[in-house]
Amino acid sequence: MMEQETRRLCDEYEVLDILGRGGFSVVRRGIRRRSNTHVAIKTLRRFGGGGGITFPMNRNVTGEKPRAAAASNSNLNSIKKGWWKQVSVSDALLTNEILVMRKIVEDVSPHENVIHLHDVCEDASGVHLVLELCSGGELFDRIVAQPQPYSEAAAAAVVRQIASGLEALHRANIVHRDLKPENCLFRDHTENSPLKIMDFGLSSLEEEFTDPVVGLFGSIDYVSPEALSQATISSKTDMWSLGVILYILLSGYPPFIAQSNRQKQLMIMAGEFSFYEKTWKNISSSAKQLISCLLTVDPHRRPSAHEILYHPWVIGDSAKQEEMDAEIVSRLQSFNARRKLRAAAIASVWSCSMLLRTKNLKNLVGNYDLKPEELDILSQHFKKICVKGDNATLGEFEEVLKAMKLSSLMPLAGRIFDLFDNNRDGTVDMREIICGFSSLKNSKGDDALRLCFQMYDTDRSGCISKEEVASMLRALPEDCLPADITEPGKLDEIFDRMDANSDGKVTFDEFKAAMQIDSSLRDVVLSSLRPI
Ligand SMILES: Nc1ncnc2c1ncn2[C@@H]1O[C@H](COP(=O)(O)OP(=O)(O)OP(=O)(O)O)[C@@H](O)[C@H]1O
Ligand SMILES: [Ca+2]
Ligand SMILES: [Ca+2]
Ligand SMILES: [Ca+2]
Repeated sequence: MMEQETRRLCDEYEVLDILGRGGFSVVRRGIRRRSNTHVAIKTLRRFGGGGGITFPMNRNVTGEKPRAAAASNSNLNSIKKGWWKQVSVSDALLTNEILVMRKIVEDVSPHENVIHLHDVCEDASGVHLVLELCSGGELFDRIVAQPQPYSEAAAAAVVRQIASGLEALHRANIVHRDLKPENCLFRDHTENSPLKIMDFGLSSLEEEFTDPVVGLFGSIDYVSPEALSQATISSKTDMWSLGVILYILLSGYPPFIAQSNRQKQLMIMAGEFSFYEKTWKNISSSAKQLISCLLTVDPHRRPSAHEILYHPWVIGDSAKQEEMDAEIVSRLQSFNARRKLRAAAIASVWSCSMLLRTKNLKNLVGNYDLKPEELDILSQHFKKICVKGDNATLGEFEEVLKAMKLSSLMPLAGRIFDLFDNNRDGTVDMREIICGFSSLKNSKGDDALRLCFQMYDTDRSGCISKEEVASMLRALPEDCLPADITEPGKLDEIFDRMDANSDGKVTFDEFKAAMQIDSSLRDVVLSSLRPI
């Protein structure tokens, strides 16, 4: 019986190159053989033992017939009931994403601004979500790369699209809960391409509030006060995140900036932000008024997606058409580059985006080959450090290094620490430390170089492309870089020196060889590991 239902992904889809990686997934380009349609295939990996849940293949979930998935409803319900208890955290997340995507197919699709699910397949390597392909890049990437001038009107068009997607999701009782710029992709490269909300891994179906995973993931920049204080999550939670995105869109920096994560949390919970005169003086008051509404601590007083679709700034009436200060775009550019650098570091060691508080460290590092003793040590340090706050200082980080018998890396501790201290607040999230470890653990002798290489190789293709070098260099603090780096041709020169066989790609061997013979190159490249 299962035989009949189990289709192999490869039978129906040609699986091509990697489009991106997330904490729990690999996303590849694919072509559906029968129709020659291009798709994105998001493979969610199963961790360890799992709870033995299998997903019945839904042969009919196709883009053409959005309601076809309804047939599997009874099955969804049986999965829902008590599934949380039976499965590991990661399996639960995986189940969740599929449940939410199916609900989207049933109740939301097709919608211009919400990603569409075509199909689901499962095999030994995990569950494959066959998604609408979005090849137009992430929200901020496009804005900073755009040759045409950037204006409030352009930002308003972005907000309109996100709000429109949210409105449809919220109507279907779906709360995204992880809304951030990297989860908004343009469908294609055309000028009028729609922007799509994607990545429903943390989303919830609003009627169910039992909520095991709250706010433990990624950056807290976009997380609402109610999520931080573990109060009730509602559709208004997404509206807060939209407020944060809008603030960044118009200033190039996030509304809540603090010396530590803890402090940032407090600021968010108090709704403590301001419009610094210098940056905001030229921004229309209507935009500021909208941001203030969205960043209201009391969710009941926050506007809904439906409401803001009628806001004069959002519809474009009061959004200025003139080009914004160049400074805003350049700040957005470096904000974006930093975020990517950090994401690359995290993705390069694959998944630690989870859980400080679930105690299930084994699940978290299950795939990293850490010995039981090592896990023990880590977990002790976790407890110690996490008691007083979420982040570790350099001193604590060094202690952990020692405890992990990685003392040989002590001279590098500062650099490694710095690498993970993305917001330069002198502390590092423990998740990031784990990422750092596994990366170091897996790379023996060439630690620093390998780490560097991985950081450049953002798509994990095993090779570095020129764009990857460029985006990495852009992410570095200016004073780490040679003065002539911005000169025309300099980047090509650096790249060509590494690409020994001139095939346009740099492999790790080429990378290493280049570093060994060329010390000035080593300086540039290793600057990514150098504390400022
Ligand atoms: N439909 C798509 N079309 C094109 N690229 C995609 C698509 N879906 C995902 N990607 C790429 O893959 C990356 C990872 O996808 P996604 O964010 O869904 O994964 P994730 O494992 O849930 O990640 P996260 O760690 O953010 O939770 C994205 O940042 C994006 O670059
Ligand atoms: Ca994502
Ligand atoms: Ca996700
Ligand atoms: Ca090469």
